Amino acid sequence: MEKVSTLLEALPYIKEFHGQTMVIKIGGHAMVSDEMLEQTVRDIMLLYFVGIKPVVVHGGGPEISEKMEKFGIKPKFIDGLRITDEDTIEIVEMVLDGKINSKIISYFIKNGAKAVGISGKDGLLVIARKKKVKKRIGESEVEVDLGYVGETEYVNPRILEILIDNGYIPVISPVAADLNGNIYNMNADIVAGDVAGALRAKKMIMLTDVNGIYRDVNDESSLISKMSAEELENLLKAGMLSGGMIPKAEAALNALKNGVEKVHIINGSIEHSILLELFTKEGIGTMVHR
Ligand SMILES: Nc1ncnc2c1ncn2[C@@H]1O[C@H](COP(=O)(O)OP(=O)(O)O)[C@@H](O)[C@H]1O
Ligand SMILES: CC(=O)N[C@@H](CCC(=O)OP(=O)(O)O)C(=O)O
Repeated sequence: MEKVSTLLEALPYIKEFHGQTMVIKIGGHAMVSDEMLEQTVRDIMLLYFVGIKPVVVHGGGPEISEKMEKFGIKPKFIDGLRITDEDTIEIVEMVLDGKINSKIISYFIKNGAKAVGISGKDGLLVIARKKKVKKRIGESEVEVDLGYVGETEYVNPRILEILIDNGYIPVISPVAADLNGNIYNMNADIVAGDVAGALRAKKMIMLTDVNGIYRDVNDESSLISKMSAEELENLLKAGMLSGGMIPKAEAALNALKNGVEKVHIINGSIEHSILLELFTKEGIGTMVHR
């Protein structure tokens, strides 16, 4: 009976979300096992079959780090962004485009969906430029060179619209290029936020390894279930977010500014987390609204 009532609870949401585009970002830390990743793919297919239009963006940071270490390169990050030299960009492409994107597509195929794997480069989806970062050291600000790390100059969602309108689920790897063909490593959260904004998606859902945004990162009971973009901006400015949560917050704010209605940050290692967040009254993670 409990199961039936859960199903009935989902009905009004299914009706509300019908026909809506949703961008789902699967973080590297949310890919705890191949089984969990396949489960997530199946949940996304369920969204598709009830009339939602999912667009997937994936990360893969932990796997890039693992490969770098195998090649004797020590991973280094500044504010959640990986310093990417010439050898590293090769590894990034190999892992993101070559391995993870391909693995996600194979799970979609195995479960009967039409999915197309592309990267930010394809169809000029994301035009990138080299990211310039300033770091405060004592009293002065210095520019740090992150190497082949890009930021979005422009998103052209046409290729995605063509795929979506023809019933395909696009799966995007966060590797982009500039108009000279230089390749850049992009943070997957930022790509997801910019793509969601360009598509005017209704929602962006970010799967990570924590239950959402905590007021105190060391205290799980301080999870913030619901907040406004303004509150998130204040948390960011107050230095309450660190590491990988910084690009997530920036991506959420960009998406909301560009017309996305809600951003959800949820724990991808909880079974059926997407369904629990979307189709139950309370949800399970953090929802940020405009
Ligand atoms: N206030 C906060 N609330 C929740 N997580 C936070 C916060 N500040 C920093 N974090 C960190 O952000 C991490 C999530 O980002 P990241 O590791 O990049 O995930 P992903 O690989 O899924 O993109 C968490 O594991 C946590 O350590
Ligand atoms: C510039 C930059 O940092 N790029 C990321 C790209 C992958 C990513 O974002 O993966 P997650 O979503 O798992 O963190 C990186 O090299 O790790």
